[in-house]
Amino acid sequence: MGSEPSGPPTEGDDRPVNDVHSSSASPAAVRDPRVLVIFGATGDLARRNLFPGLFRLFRAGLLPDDLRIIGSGRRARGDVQDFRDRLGEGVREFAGEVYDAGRWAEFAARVDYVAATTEDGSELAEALRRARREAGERARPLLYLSVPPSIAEEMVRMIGRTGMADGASLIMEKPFGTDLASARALDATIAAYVPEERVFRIDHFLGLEAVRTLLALRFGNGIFESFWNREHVASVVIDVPEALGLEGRAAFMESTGTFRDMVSTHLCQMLGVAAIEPPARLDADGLRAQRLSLFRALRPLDPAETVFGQFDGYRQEEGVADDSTVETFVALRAWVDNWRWRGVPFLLRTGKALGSSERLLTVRFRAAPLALFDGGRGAPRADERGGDRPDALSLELSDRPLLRLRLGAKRPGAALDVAPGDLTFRPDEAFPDDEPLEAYEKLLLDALRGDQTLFTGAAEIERLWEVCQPVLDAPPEPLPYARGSWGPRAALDLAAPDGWAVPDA
Ligand SMILES: NC(=O)C1=CN([C@@H]2O[C@H](COP(=O)(O)OP(=O)(O)OC[C@H]3O[C@@H](n4cnc5c(N)ncnc54)[C@H](OP(=O)(O)O)[C@@H]3O)[C@@H](O)[C@H]2O)C=CC1
Ligand SMILES: O=C1O[C@H](COP(=O)(O)O)[C@@H](O)[C@H](O)[C@H]1O
Repeated sequence: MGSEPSGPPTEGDDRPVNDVHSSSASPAAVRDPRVLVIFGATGDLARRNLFPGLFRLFRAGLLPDDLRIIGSGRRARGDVQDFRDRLGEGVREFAGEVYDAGRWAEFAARVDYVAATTEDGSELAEALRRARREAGERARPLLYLSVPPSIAEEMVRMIGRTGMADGASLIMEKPFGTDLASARALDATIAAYVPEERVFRIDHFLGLEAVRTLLALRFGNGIFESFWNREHVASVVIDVPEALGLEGRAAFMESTGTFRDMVSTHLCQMLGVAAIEPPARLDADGLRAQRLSLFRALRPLDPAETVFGQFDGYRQEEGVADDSTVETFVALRAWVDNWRWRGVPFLLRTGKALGSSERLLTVRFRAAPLALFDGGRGAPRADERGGDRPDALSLELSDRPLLRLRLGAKRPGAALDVAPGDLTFRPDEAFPDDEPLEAYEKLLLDALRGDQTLFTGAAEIERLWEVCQPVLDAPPEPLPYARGSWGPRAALDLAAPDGWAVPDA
């Protein structure tokens, strides 16, 4: 996937550096030198995902030999060795399977730490200039903004002001702004310093192995497209309950809420992958154009078809306002007004402190016109246990996805009884010699390679905010729900008659 400019970049060549050269390690390995600056390097995401992802790439021989990494947070943090040690603990915890003290020390030697704030980035800018001089002409910087959305635009201005953006590529973490107006302002500020072809808006769900599995399923086979439409599909369910609560992120939740954090980003992007038209080519231009076209057909969300919830005890959490109306749960029905999908509900659900952590994309097909088998289709279900309906194709949205086609199957024996039965496929079991990449690992590698295929463009983001704006303007009152439940009753009703996909029966 992805288009790769041919030939090495030359001096003055302004396109993104294509760093992909064949190597003994892997054809995907990045070989040209780079300087990677991570803003927010002392934060949760950097500890749990970014440094573990970079270390996995390093262990797999997929990073340039002379890659330098400068981590940055707003405060000075002791000496650089303290910073490396803290990162090492995170890597041990979150990438334990590849951790090795010797290799970590080798990797950590490339990592530096320099503080910077939105007001003052001079020391960091100097460190970057030095690193670029030492690394040579080709060492174009890649700047990763892993900071709260509230300061993202100011940070981009600082990067522009100090010259750090010169010749750089920029990775931006989600959410991209907090509504349409702020997203437009952010995009305009970015455009002043970094051309769009060097901007990588990251939504890590798009980096999941499952996304490429779905693309392969839909566009690598002849059979699926023939029934991937309103004639045959009854509904599409994107169900992403999370068992975890706030995990120390109260400030983030209070300022962002689950609708902006998860729905306007990850869940809408998953809807996009499930529903897009086949592109002419599987490259960045082809896929991004199709996603934009799909989002243009996505009907603005209706607050009357949206349920907000807040888990019991949320207001007692440290850092949460006593009278907070922030939603920790969202369920909604969305509609795509185009020829393929008109009239098919897309059911989206996510929330914190729910019964389990799962991520399931389920396509439910229309029932056979005549129910010949008693136990086969069974009665339509309006309760929370929706997962065992036959005629459903489901995909775990993970890096080791399970693909399952649930059928009405004949039970062995004399009687002609039918019960739900599964045809399953696990790519990592079918291809045991191949190692899937973790989502951030894949996206970091692609950004280093200059491949925007799995990153979202400004126009897509702005259209998604347009779609979300009615709910932002008139948010539903959050309904209480018990921890460990499946959300408020109203959300269960929203998915009637077939229910949500999780929990599975
Ligand atoms: N955590 C997660 O699971 C995920 C997070 N994301 C996204 O990643 C981004 C970062 O999230 P997360 O790591 O959780 O956030 P954290 O609050 O844990 O970390 C924020 C980071 O930003 C730095 N920072 C905050 N304010 C400033 C400032 N004014 N100037 C300079 N640096 C500043 C902090 O530095 P210091 O430590 O010095 O205060 C810290 O390094 C967000 O956009 C979030 O949406 C995306 C996917 C998952
Ligand atoms: O972006 C986010 O994603 C996580 C869920 O993704 P995971 O890969 O970390 O499981 C979510 O918990 C978090 O609130 C959100 O900011």
